[in-house]
Amino acid sequence: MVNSIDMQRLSAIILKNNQIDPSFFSRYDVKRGLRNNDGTGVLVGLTQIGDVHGYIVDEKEKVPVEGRLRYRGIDVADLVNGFQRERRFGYEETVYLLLFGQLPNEAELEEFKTVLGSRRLLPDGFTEDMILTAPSSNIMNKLARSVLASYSYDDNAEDSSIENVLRQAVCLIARFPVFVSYGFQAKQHYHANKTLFIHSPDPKLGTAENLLRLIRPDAKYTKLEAELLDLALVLHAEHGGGNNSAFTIHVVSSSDTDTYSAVAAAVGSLKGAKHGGANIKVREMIEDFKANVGDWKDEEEISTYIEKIVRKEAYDKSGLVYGMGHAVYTYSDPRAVLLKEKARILAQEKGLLEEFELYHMIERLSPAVIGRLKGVDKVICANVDFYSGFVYAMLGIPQDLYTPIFAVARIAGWCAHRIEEIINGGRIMRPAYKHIRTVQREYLPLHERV
Ligand SMILES: CC(=O)SCCNC(=O)CCNC(=O)[C@H](O)C(C)(C)COP(=O)(O)OP(=O)(O)OC[C@H]1O[C@@H](n2cnc3c(N)ncnc32)[C@H](O)[C@@H]1OP(=O)(O)O
Ligand SMILES: O=C([O-])CC(=O)C(=O)O
Repeated sequence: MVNSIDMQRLSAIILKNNQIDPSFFSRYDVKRGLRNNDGTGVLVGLTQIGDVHGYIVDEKEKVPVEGRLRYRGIDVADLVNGFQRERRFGYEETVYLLLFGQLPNEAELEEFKTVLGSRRLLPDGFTEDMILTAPSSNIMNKLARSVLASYSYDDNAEDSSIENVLRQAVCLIARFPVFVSYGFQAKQHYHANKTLFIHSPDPKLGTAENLLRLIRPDAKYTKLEAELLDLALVLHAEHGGGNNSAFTIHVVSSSDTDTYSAVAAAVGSLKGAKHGGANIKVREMIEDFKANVGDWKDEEEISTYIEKIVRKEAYDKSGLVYGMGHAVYTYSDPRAVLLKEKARILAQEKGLLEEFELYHMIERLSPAVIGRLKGVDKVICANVDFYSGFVYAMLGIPQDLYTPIFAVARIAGWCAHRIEEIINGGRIMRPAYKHIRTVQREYLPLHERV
């Protein structure tokens, strides 16, 4: 074991021995972040699941357009309008569409909901042995552990046949809200001294209603709350093969590993602050604005504070305005547009319009500040993480659960991508890293080293 003083010295050695001259990346034409020079993604796969459209390429020029998202060919806005018009929840139908590639008819949907309902209950002893022991301060880490632990409770864990992977997928999709809620309750109890509530999932209820039921001490919620959460789940369910967590699923699945290992890796990816973890960061950032900006209506004061964030002088000093920017979308992220509208309506009802206007102002002013200070001419818009936390906060959902809720939704897309990789991949993903050390060294016997 190294003590803390050794750690400092050893860290300095690590930093010295791991520097790569930044100019080498362009010299060797490295596609950093798997991105082409114009910011578009390097083409590494084909998919039929999610279609993320944020620009067109005209005469080799990237041209910004309004964002559009399709699940299996269906525009997400049409999907949402469809089930909301029929006054139904939509998440289970969305899962069916993503997994099977077609919309279910009435009987198929009922059957699928029944199957999901019947799989939600955790195996005997799982809650006590795998969730309540070693509670985690971060629910995403607890979720990844629950996913990995599920391997031990599966008699056929290693079988990668489509039938078996589908069985595992349905089980994970059904259990994610339970893993997340119980992980949250464990944290509340063991880290915050709150009373422990372990409600059982109700097999007759869908994902959104069960989630609300399991996280609330009294297990109560309103229809409107469940509808809004259901909408958020539908909007977060899938985002193409290139997003960091879906790509993780593809990479890890390509080595022919088991479902639990692949899904746990995706959970770890989604947790990151530049991916799904941004929804918590946005909420914290807005609190930071509220604490440091005197007049929420003063454009100049807000712009100056955004500048401080981008200059790494304020908030978490990462230089990022969380919830802004996207690898694909340019003028708009269609999910952010829908969530913003819901946020506005809720804020009006709850007397929080002033806070909504603060969000709106940051959304409006950030792109110019980022463009000016970072010297980028990319069109930047609010992404799905910008307004989602505000919506959850107005539904009384604790901040700890924002990214886990994203995972409860995105498990559907991950499973669809794992299945797609198994059917069509067939080759282990193995890109190249050029070795750039030119000087060879002799191995020195231990006693000759200084
Ligand atoms: C569900 C999701 O994953 S949605 C994304 C959630 N993440 C966030 O909201 C975090 C904030 N946003 C970001 O970090 C980025 O916009 C990402 C990660 C979403 C996309 O990243 P990229 O596609 O690599 O961004 P892009 O290449 O266009 O960035 C160009 C420059 O603008 C900067 N930039 C992009 N977005 C932001 C931002 N929100 N705040 C500050 N600077 C930004 C980049 O840091 C980069 O500058 P650099 O070259 O000096 O490092
Ligand atoms: O597509 C991406 O890069 C990020 C993502 O998952 C999303 O926006 O939902």
